[in-house]
Amino acid sequence: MLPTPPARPPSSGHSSPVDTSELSPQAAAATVFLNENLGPAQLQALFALTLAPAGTFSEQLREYLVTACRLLGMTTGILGHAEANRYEIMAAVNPPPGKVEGAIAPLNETYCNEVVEQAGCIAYANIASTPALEAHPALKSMPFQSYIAAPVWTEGRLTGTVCFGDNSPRAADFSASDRALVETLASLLGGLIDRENARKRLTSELGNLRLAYQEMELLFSRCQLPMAIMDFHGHWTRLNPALAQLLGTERSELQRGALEDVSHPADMQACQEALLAMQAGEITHFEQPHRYLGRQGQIIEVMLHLDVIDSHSGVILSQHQDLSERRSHEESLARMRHKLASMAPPGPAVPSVLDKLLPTEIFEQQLDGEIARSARHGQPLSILLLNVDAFTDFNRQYGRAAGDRALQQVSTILRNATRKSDLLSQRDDGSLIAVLGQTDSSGAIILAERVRHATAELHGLDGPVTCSIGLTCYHPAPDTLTLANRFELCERAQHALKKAKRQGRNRVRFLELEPVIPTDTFASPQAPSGFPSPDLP
Ligand SMILES: Nc1nc2c(ncn2[C@@H]2O[C@H](COP(=O)(O)OP(=O)(O)OP(=O)(O)O)[C@@H](O)[C@H]2O)c(=O)[nH]1
Repeated sequence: MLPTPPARPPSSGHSSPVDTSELSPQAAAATVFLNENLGPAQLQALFALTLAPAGTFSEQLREYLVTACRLLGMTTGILGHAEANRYEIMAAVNPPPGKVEGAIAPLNETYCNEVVEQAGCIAYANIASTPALEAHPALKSMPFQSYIAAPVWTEGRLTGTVCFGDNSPRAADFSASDRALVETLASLLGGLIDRENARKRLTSELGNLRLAYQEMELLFSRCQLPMAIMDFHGHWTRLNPALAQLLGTERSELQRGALEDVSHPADMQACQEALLAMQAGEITHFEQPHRYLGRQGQIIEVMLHLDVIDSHSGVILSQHQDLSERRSHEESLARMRHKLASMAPPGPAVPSVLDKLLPTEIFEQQLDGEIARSARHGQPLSILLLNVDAFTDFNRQYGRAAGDRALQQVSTILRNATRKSDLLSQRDDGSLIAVLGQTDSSGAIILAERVRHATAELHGLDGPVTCSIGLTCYHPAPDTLTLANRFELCERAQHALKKAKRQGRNRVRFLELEPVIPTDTFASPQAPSGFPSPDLP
């Protein structure tokens, strides 16, 4: 049983061992020449080999062997790889018959076995007169009469040998300089093999990387899920065709732009905050329901997911789950549910969507909180007031239960169009009121128009239904320290609603908020509470 090749000892046999731990790789490599037994001719020849490496790896190995054969005055040079009891020839110059590159032999039948066992240089000037070798199995397979060899270390382990042989015995013993030459050559060959192995690993890793990149590229471009790569500023660097298709725009056009260019302004604030937090390393993932504006100004609702891929260079993957289909399914499901409910015999009361709206008192309190929050963050806030057109007539014609069903459907549309965090309530006169946080006038108008359209398209009710919507928006001025008054805001929305009614119903009207009232009058006991009743023509 052969010993496992040992790890490199602290000194590799040099007469002047040098601590290379503090040296640059180049300087550390040069220490192989610091063997005081090397003569000038040997140094010059070895140094020349390392200065001008030419040809393939195998050609370089042979060049090393040829040079050493010449310097030692020997015929044969062999570099072998030793692993367990397996010895394989890696390179050979003038080898004996059968000992060519690639030939394999049991290690314990070669003289190299002694080199591996001793982990050092061995030299026999006259094999025939060396009693220790009388029974050596290599005597049969190798015609050598003289032999010198040294271990080759790669990546810190003894993994082979370099040996030189000749069919004649030497006139004198191998000198210290001969041994130094073979040891230094073994060190140089070890370095050469290490570099070649590193090159092969690098080539293979580069190949794997290229393959992974191609696979990723294919997945990205063929994936049905709309995706984009962006930086911390929301600038798109790459988009896949699915996203371009979702937005109805050319990929090349989008690639020059940013998330902000096609997003609903009301949804950008949270995105920008998330991107800043990602850049600061505070978060790695963000998601929100997000509205894109299509080429024709249509709203495209998605669930936006942002994930940091590379925080160092700022690479973010954005994925988009189209919600339009889900929304339309939800709406048709609600329609079917109501149709079924109207067909079913009367049963115990089922909690309606309206039941989920906030009671007036809580709504008012929360609206105050929303106004204060909006002022604190300098973000806009919109109020939406919706009234079903000619609802008295509808109730009269189809009955109050039919009116309830209609109101419920309209309420569902409004709930689905708003964010979960938006406040919704019903007023005494049946109008629905919503507080749209972080939403400016343009965002509120788009949303209101969508609700109005969806209401006019409701099916399965007892009669046709339309609605009118009044809007107003509070844009806090950060430098004035003033808050909007809840009463003022609702009254403004009420005026806008009246305008919509006056102008023929089934429309959306917006009125700017009058200049805001200073904070100290906000909680004034004179301020009317609740909401004014609609004073419609
Ligand atoms: N079915 C039903 N009717 C309601 C509810 N709340 C209020 N109403 C009725 O809705 C009607 C509201 O009337 P207005 O807002 O003045 O509407 P209108 O005058 O009929 O019509 P326009 O002014 O043209 O919109 C009243 O008849 C209320 O009784 C409710 O929860 N369900």
